[in-house]
Amino acid sequence: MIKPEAPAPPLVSLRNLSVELGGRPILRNVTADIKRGTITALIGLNGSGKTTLLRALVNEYPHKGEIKFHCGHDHSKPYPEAIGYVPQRLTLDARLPLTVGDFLALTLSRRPLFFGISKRTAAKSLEMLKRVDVDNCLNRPVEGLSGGQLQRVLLALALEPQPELLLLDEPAAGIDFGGLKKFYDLIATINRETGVTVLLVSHDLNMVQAHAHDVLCLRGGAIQCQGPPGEVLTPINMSLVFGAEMSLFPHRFSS
Ligand SMILES: Nc1ncnc2c1ncn2[C@@H]1O[C@H](COP(=O)(O)OP(=O)(O)OP(=O)(O)O)[C@@H](O)[C@H]1O
Repeated sequence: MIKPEAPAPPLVSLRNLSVELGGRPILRNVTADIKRGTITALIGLNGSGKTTLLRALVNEYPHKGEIKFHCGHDHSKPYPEAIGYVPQRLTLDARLPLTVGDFLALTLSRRPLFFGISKRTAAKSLEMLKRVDVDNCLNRPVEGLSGGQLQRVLLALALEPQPELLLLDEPAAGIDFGGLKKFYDLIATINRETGVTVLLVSHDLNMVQAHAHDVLCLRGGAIQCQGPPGEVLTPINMSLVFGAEMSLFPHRFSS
């Protein structure tokens, strides 16, 4: 008899997680497990609390309830080092003549740029960019990058050092369909090759269906439903989450 596969243990468990901002409840008693080594998609309407959940995980927002990491990682530190985070938006001053190489070097070497970039740092930056397929952008101004290229540069940064948990907040917003599929394929490859656990916010339900192992649906700051995409992304659930009739293409992209 074939034994059913044991479910992956949680890397992070959330128990009755609540967050208030400006005196308003934003997350309400969120209880969920983010399974180790999987891709979990966080979906919901604008304003349902997705970004707030990611920010609570990186200690940017005070919370009630429990966020427990099962990887020996100390979540009480101001910025948890086991987490890589790609935010929804990055606003850079267009007057700063910063190249991608400078941008990575500033983060990697933690010393003023006027000391110059060491050969070691330059080599490391190039290696990081190759991993996400934008090494041709090393000497380009950050401000001149396309949305897709910038997201890959931010992903390269989030993967250094190798995190236990990768948080991606709408990583493909503003990327065209071809770029979108490539980006999700890249995330799937990184997840498979490194075993990093991924929690990503997405509005693209077809990509979620194709690539996520689990889905968490937020509505009004509370979990509406959760589980594998095949069970969760049903027309009934989606109308409860989004308040509109939705239909999905029943396909899985190869990655
Ligand atoms: N710093 C803040 N102070 C007060 N309210 C906030 C703050 N940040 C977010 N909010 C509110 O919290 C709610 C949830 O915001 P959040 O950004 O988490 O939603 P979201 O699901 O990520 O939305 P979107 O899909 O538009 O990115 C919104 O009503 C927002 O206005």
